[in-house]
Amino acid sequence: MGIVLVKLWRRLTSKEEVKIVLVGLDNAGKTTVLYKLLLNEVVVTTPTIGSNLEEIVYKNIRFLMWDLGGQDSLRTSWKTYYIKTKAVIMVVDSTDKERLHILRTELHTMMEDENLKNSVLLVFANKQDIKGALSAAQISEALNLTSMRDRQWHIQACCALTGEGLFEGLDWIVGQIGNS
Ligand SMILES: Nc1nc2c(ncn2[C@@H]2O[C@H](COP(=O)(O)OP(=O)(O)OP(=O)(O)O)[C@@H](O)[C@H]2O)c(=O)[nH]1
Ligand SMILES: [Mg+2]
Repeated sequence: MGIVLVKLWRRLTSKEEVKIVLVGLDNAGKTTVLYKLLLNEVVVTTPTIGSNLEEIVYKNIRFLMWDLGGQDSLRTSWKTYYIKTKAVIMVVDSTDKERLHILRTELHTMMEDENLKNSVLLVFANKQDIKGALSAAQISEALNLTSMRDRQWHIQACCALTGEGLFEGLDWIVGQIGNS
């Protein structure tokens, strides 16, 4: 009984650690999303070379957020970050229509990785403030998300500059973790 209570107490008081990787093509807004969530500020970014790592505590969960550089030459190194990843956040520039087919290939290739077998996928349809941005439904279709039947996924329209939609997306991940 004592041990059960100690375990319960530990579970209630210790902050769970959840590893997340943020991926997407260069200029999608990954770093902007990360720092908006962390600081509620729009930071001036430069293209990420390598990665940024930040810890965001939200709803008693410690999210370890790995923000990976999205340039073509950097994408081959994404897989070195996958181990123990609970959630993948793919950030999409919803105005970058010409490169959606590249992103679709990147997404479906990464989802075949053994280390991401049990990860959930959140897609941020970012830059919704820009006129002519594709809707979340259009992005979902272009990325063929419905073909992923063995994975929990969700798409969320957002704007990293105002923060609209970002915590809704994180809430979806919190719900998924609670269910696992
Ligand atoms: N209008 C608009 N611009 C955005 C939004 N999110 C990000 N940006 C801009 O998009 C540009 C690229 O943002 P980053 O966050 O550096 O993009 P990234 O995905 O980290 O790029 P890499 O590090 O090269 O992979 C910056 O000028 C941001 O200010 C958004 O929601 N709306
Ligand atoms: Mg970046």
